[in-house]
Amino acid sequence: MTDYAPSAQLLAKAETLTEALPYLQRYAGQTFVVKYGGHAMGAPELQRDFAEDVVLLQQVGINPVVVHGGGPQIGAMLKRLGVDSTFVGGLRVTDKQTADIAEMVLAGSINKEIVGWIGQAGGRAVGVSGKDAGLVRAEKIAHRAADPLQGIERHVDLGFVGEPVAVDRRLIDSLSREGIIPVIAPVAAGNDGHTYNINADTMAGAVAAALGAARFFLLTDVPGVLAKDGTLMTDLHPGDIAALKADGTITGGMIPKLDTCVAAVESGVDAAVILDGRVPHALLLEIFTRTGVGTLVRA
Ligand SMILES: Nc1ncnc2c1ncn2[C@@H]1O[C@H](COP(=O)(O)OP(=O)(O)O)[C@@H](O)[C@H]1O
Ligand SMILES: CC(=O)N[C@@H](CCC(=O)OP(=O)(O)O)C(=O)O
Repeated sequence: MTDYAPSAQLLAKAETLTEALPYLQRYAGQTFVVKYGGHAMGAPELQRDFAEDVVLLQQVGINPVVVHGGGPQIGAMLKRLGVDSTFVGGLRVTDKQTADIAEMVLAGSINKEIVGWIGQAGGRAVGVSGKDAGLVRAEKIAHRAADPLQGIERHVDLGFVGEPVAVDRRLIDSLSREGIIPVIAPVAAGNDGHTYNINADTMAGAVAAALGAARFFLLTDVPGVLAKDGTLMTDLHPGDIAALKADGTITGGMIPKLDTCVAAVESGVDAAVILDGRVPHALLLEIFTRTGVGTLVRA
């Protein structure tokens, strides 16, 4: 008779499964919204890992909903076409030509790429933008920014930059019921018939709030929110954010990102997590291990 000696690999796997079990039971049947940022869409291996994670979430009974960005990819296309692009407060100033190009890159190219990766990973995904089945209705954003010359806040016209004002969740519910993973591009129409370019964090936050998501993950290109000494801030409360803005700890794109997290948790999302999309399987590590890997924002 041979002794049964489980391999170290098998033991490690069993430990992982034991660790994951309570989470699997807790999250079954819940909705997780994953915002996949343009900077997080790295090497093909990372794209494959991301798609595998999303498919695995669905296989264990969670309803994953992907909302993607594509800022760097829009920038590259505008450059190729010789169109200048500027940002105000982290938002791209969007004239009609830029709106057309943004829609082409977001809803045409990136959206279908992600749908393809999920298919390769064994899942079924449908790619839509906010326009499909009236999923998201946008309104032109009223943006205020400091006028450096006069030191006062002024209204700035960003063109066709929108914010979501209504989300009709029926399309998402139908897809999730059928075992199809919705992949949403941050473009939507307004009542005025115009196409609006929407910041992907904002779009994802509005979708997470409308779906009453249990978790809202934002995959980006930093480990999470970093303190001034560079250490990772693992837990934040909405009440912490104003001070972090005031003392300059958070700047640039992290400001709208955290504002979105706060808005989402204040609208009923249990928790929002900012994660490093450059880490292989960042989503699974965050969801199914005790420590987590990013910054958790919870009310
Ligand atoms: N305290 C901070 N911790 C981490 N990142 C920060 C912080 N303050 C500003 N940032 C910036 O925020 C960026 C993430 O926001 P953004 O570029 O909009 O990401 P994405 O394109 O993934 O939505 C980081 O790359 C970093 O440059
Ligand atoms: C209005 C506005 O700024 N829209 C963004 C939409 C894409 C986006 O937000 O992509 P990331 O998440 O990769 O940054 C843009 O044009 O870049």
